[in-house]
Amino acid sequence: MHILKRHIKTYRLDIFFAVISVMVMAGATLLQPRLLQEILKAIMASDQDTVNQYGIALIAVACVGLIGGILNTIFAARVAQGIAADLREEAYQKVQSFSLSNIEKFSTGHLVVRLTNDVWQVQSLIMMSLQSLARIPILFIGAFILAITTLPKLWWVMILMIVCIILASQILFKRMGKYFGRVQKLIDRINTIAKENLQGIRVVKSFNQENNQQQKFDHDSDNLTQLNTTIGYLFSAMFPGFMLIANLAITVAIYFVSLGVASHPQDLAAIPAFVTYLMQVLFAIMIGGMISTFASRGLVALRRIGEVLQTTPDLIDEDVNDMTIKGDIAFEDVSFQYPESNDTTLKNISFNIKPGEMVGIVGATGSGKTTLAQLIGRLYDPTHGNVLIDQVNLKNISQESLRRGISYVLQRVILFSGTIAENLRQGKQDATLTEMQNAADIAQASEFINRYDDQFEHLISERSANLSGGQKQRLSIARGVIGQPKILILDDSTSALDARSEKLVQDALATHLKDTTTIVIAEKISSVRHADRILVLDNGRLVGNGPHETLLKESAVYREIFETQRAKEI
Ligand SMILES: Nc1ncnc2c1ncn2[C@@H]1O[C@H](COP(=O)(O)OP(=O)(O)OP(=O)(O)O)[C@@H](O)[C@H]1O
Repeated sequence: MHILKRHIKTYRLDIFFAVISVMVMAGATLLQPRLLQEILKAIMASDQDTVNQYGIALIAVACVGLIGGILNTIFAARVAQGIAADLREEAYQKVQSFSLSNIEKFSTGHLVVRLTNDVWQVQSLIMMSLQSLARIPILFIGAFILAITTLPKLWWVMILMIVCIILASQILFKRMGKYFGRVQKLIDRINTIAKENLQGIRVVKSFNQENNQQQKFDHDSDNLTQLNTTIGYLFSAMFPGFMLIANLAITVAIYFVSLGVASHPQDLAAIPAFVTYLMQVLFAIMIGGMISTFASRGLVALRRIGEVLQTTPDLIDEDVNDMTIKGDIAFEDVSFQYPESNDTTLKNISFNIKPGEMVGIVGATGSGKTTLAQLIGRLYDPTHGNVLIDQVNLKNISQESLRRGISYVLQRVILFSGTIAENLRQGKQDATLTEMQNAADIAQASEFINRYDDQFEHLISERSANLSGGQKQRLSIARGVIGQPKILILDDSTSALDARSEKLVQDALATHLKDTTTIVIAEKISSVRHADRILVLDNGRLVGNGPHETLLKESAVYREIFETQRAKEI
């Protein structure tokens, strides 16, 4: 709850007006039956002047109530939407500062739910609270007291009705709370299935998985329908049930009034007011029960957003320097273990790379190549040992300097929906057309970009579905080189390119980025055999470090990989 404190302060004036206006509205609601009672009394006494006076007062009070209601909705919506927007932006900003391990702890899917659905739940909770929290107790206590003062003899009818309704609503709302929890889980599951299926539609179709996936979806969807139907039944039974209790109470009240009507004829005029107060008490209990059911969901959502906001980013800039990176890289006895893993992924790795060198990294799948590259970009900090750039520990270099000097072309290409130019400018914000053309030339992307009428303004669709694997990789490389980084990491970035294009990219890199330290992670030795040096990883250990010919002679692991790949080619 304390994450709301600061926001409550910001919107305190709006909250104040929302509460005041709802109190005015509740007051008007309570006053109306009393005025009606006075009108009926005056009618019975044939006092037309009093009827007119109270009639005007009744209309005035109803208008005040209406204005109170409108103002309350306006102020409540301002507060709820304002706080929701602030929370969303604050949480998004926090997520931006997260390291990869922070994000992995939450999982991307769950973070998205927290930024969207959970924020919406909190918004509803705030709206509901401002509309009802002050109104319910005023209405309940006020209507109760006024009902008893209207017909004091029948206080016990009121008490009996309240006890019955509270007992019934306790049972009902508790049950509904459980059902709502299950509905939420099912909705989450259905969303996940739908999302995975749509994103992986090619896999689903190519493996003929439509029926299986449909069955999974139908199963959860049927369960959801069943639950919603049960909730519907409960709701449909709830209102008539409560009305039955209220009507029984009204019948009993009328019966007892009729018994004494000869001696107290004015009690007849009190009946409509008593009945209205009785219904207001019923309304207050029902709304109170509903709010508590929904509030528990909103509070869970608030706690989940709080977890995001209170997480301290793993990688923080403390005692750091801004520097212009030259491209010297050193690993000093580096070991690394992923936060959620029991295995040590990198073990006691040490090496040096000089500025401008081109170094390949090879090793079996899962040997730690990507992990090693990620430590260079400080996506993670080593668990042991140091990573240095230009002889400075990475921890003492500002992340801004690192991002400026290092470009990392990921193994799994991620492009954003938008134009080709917009995607390239992620590598250099103010890139000119000439710079884009040069980058596209290096990445061998010009040929297909030039085929589009709108060239760099051509739109890339969601999940870059309108591009081939090779085209995506080429654009990703172009984005990586456009800022002329001092360190360029290519993580299996040419796997979808044919051998000729791969060679052309490598030649272009050697010509245009000759001062850049280039690290090429590759499955195939042929992709790195011309590198100045090759690092060989085996199960997280560095087992070879040298040029191709030397490694062939000195590294058994390298030789084995080379022989296996050559055998496959033959
Ligand atoms: N985020 C993670 N959390 C836990 N373990 C991970 C994570 N990422 C990778 N690993 C594990 O670390 C090991 C090394 O993975 P890495 O991706 O560095 O290997 P790689 O040599 O690049 O493999 P490939 O050639 O298949 O891309 C693997 O066993 C992998 O399962």
